[in-house]
Amino acid sequence: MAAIQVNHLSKSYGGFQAVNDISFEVEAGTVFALLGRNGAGKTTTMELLTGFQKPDAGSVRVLGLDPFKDRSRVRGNVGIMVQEAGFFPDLTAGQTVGIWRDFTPAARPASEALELAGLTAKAKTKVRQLSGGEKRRLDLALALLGEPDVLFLDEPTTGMDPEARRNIWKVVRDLAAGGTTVLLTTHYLEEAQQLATNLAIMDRGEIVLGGDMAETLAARVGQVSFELPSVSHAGELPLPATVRGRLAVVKAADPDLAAQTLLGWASERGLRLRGLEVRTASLEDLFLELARNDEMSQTNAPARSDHGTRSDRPARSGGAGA
Ligand SMILES: Nc1ncnc2c1ncn2[C@@H]1O[C@H](COP(=O)(O)OP(=O)(O)OP(=O)(O)O)[C@@H](O)[C@H]1O
Repeated sequence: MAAIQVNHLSKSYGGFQAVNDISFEVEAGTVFALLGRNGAGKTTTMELLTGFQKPDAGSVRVLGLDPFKDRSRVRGNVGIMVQEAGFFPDLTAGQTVGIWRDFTPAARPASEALELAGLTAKAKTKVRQLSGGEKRRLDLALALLGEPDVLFLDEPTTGMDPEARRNIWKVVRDLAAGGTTVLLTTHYLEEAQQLATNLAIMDRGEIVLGGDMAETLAARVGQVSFELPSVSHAGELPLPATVRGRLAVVKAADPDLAAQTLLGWASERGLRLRGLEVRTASLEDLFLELARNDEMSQTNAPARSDHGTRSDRPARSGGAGA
């Protein structure tokens, strides 16, 4: 069953089309990544999904309800972690969660929310003294308070060190395994690849690529690179390669198999393939590819018109029950 359904959704700001006719679904208990460059429309989409904004056209359903019209019913079942947290700087992390808890129906114990977000050791630290990454974790603790069925995470690990990021990934995986539906935006492609089973890449308000993560990546080629042995030339290789200087690159749908073929060829000739690197396709490759295609298509395109200010961006609200 789809926990989130988005149908031909559009939103513009003073004539500027921030979200343009997008559609996608998120199955219950899965993690979905919304990706794209700065200004692609991810946050606006998130705001439409969480009922902070009203669509101009199209529809959104979260757990079968309209998040704008049925705001209070939807809010009881969702957790939201937005980009710009507004905390009281003189409260401790523990007090912040405690206060938020009072406004959250059926909330889990504050200590549990702090523990899940990896903030137990900072419970007595004032918000103003928390690092950027710790503030993100506090925001996550608030979003998790109401034991939400659906969790919206807008760039959840920005500012976190690699270890903290991995800890958050574990929290997200465990939640999804327990049936929570998670929609996240991120600029860390590895994060999306690690967590999400489905993705949508947005550009200029539109979804330019979407679907199953594994299938999307499987459709891309990987590559094998190595130093061409000095006694050889590209024409002798068993697979087509491009050679720059002495660096040979072989593109292949199955780069492991290509590497085996190349190593077999080299060993038959008593050669070594120095600097051999095998790379399967990654989201990063996909992004670079989309950006390159975009640059090419933009070369002759007319300039983009300017648009309104961001002044009507709604102020922060927080976790479940906000
Ligand atoms: N309230 C607003 N008023 C006018 N323009 C806005 C408003 N909110 C967003 N925009 C514009 O809409 C576009 C999409 O913004 P949005 O914040 O949704 O992008 P994003 O993909 O989340 O970007 P980022 O990765 O930088 O957070 C941007 O060009 C932005 O300047």
